[in-house]
Amino acid sequence: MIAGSEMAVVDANAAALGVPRKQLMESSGNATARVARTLVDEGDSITIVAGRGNNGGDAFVAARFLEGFDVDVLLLGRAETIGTEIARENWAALEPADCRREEIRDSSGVDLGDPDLIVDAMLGTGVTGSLREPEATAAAAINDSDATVLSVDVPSGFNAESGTYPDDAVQADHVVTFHETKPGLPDLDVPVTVADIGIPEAASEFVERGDLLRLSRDPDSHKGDHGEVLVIGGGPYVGAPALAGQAALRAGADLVRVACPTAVAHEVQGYSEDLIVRPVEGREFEPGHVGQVMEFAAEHDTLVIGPGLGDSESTLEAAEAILTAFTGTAVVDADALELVPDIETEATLICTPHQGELAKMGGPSAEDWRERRDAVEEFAAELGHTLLVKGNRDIVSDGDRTRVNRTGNPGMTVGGTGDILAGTTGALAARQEPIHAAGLAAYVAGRAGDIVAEQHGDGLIASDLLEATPAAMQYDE
Ligand SMILES: NC(=O)C1=CN([C@@H]2O[C@H](COP(=O)(O)OP(=O)(O)OC[C@H]3O[C@@H](n4cnc5c(N)ncnc54)[C@H](O)[C@@H]3O)[C@@H](O)[C@H]2O)[C@@H](O)CC1
Ligand SMILES: [K+]
Repeated sequence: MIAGSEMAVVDANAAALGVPRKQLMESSGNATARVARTLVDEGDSITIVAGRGNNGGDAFVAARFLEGFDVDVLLLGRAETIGTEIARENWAALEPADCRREEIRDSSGVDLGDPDLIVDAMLGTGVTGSLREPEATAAAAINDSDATVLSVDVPSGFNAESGTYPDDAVQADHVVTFHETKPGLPDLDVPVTVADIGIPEAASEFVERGDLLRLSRDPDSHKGDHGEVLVIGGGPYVGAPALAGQAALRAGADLVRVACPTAVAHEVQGYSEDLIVRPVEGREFEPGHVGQVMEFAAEHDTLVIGPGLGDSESTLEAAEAILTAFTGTAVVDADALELVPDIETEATLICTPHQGELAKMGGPSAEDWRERRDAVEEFAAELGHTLLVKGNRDIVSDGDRTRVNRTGNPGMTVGGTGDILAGTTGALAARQEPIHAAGLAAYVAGRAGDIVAEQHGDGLIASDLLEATPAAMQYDE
């Protein structure tokens, strides 16, 4: 089962891996024609009702594979307004095919004739809201017709995100859907054919460019909507919390505060005027600070705890108390990691260990990345938290879903890149599920490192990644 928005991610990942969408459309159209053939007899007539998106594009391809039948293609709208290049190319490719094509200008022009089969390709996963014209009139005409109705991907008007099926949507007799079934389709009382369209497994396993589509912002948002992050760190170290905080800002958080001991507060502030520093009295965190930190924490969407904390007994005791009492989402890094296996908490934790830290947590080790992937998944399930295990291939798992990231380069073994990753994860966790926040953070930090390495090679330093982070978050086709 895959929701429409997730399908868009997987499809863009397939393109990033070398299987372009036009190829997928060819497979979808072919699969549609194969199912259509099982629903008609020799010489039957078929009317294809196509919209201007890629759902329509699938049906233009299907028409090519249905030569020999009596096929009419009705396009709802003018050909110039077809929304994507690949759908337009497949419309043009109908020219030499043996079928009639017609552009329907408005709802008064909707005339389906009296076909044996209607292929409903008006709207697929791109539908928003209730049907507009001329789709609404066409859907009513399809529902009035005696023809068998084959819907492409989903019945037009059906919402592939929520599985809701409005009354005015097309009432399908059969659905051919692609790659995996969509939410709600199994509940329809009609046969659903799930067609393999050649999307490689890797498109869902690896975090790729398409995952960046998850980051698209709502244009109506306000300050604070994209996350307020509290970094809890510093004491024996100064740079680490500053790097994590700045990374959270570069990754899109609206406000980032750093809780750190007064001994380093001025220095942390000195690294960046964009950070808000919330000092606690002393040289390092200790149990007496917990109440104050919990008050700060309550005002934030996510915590990042660990960068530069050190591992003194009283600091770890404080960190343990904070993690135990917290009920929100926290990214746990560095010395705080070893606390996690023994902590009982309602908090949602995203742990970002490298393989040495994972071993200290009692986690598995394996040379082969596939073995490591499986072992990390098992360990995440055991912990009940999300793991982002850093390495040549980063493994991200919530115990149920597991992803692998391949961005990054050997120059990134330099100190501080872990703080950048933790801060980036904290920012993304304010608006994404933990598994996606962790996967995207690994991808983005690695890509930022790859951008910087082009200039600095192995001489890259962690702070270089800050400026490259926004570019690393950009989705480009
Ligand atoms: N994502 C994928 O992996 C693949 C997608 N394919 C096909 O592409 C489809 C998705 O294509 P698109 O994203 O272009 O979306 P659609 O083809 O579903 O619809 C997009 C068009 O519908 C219009 N529209 C949206 N809501 C409307 C409403 N309520 N009333 C009237 N018009 C409305 C939009 O303005 C836009 O022009 C899938 O359902 C599937 O059929 C396949 O080609 C193969 C692979
Ligand atoms: K459809």
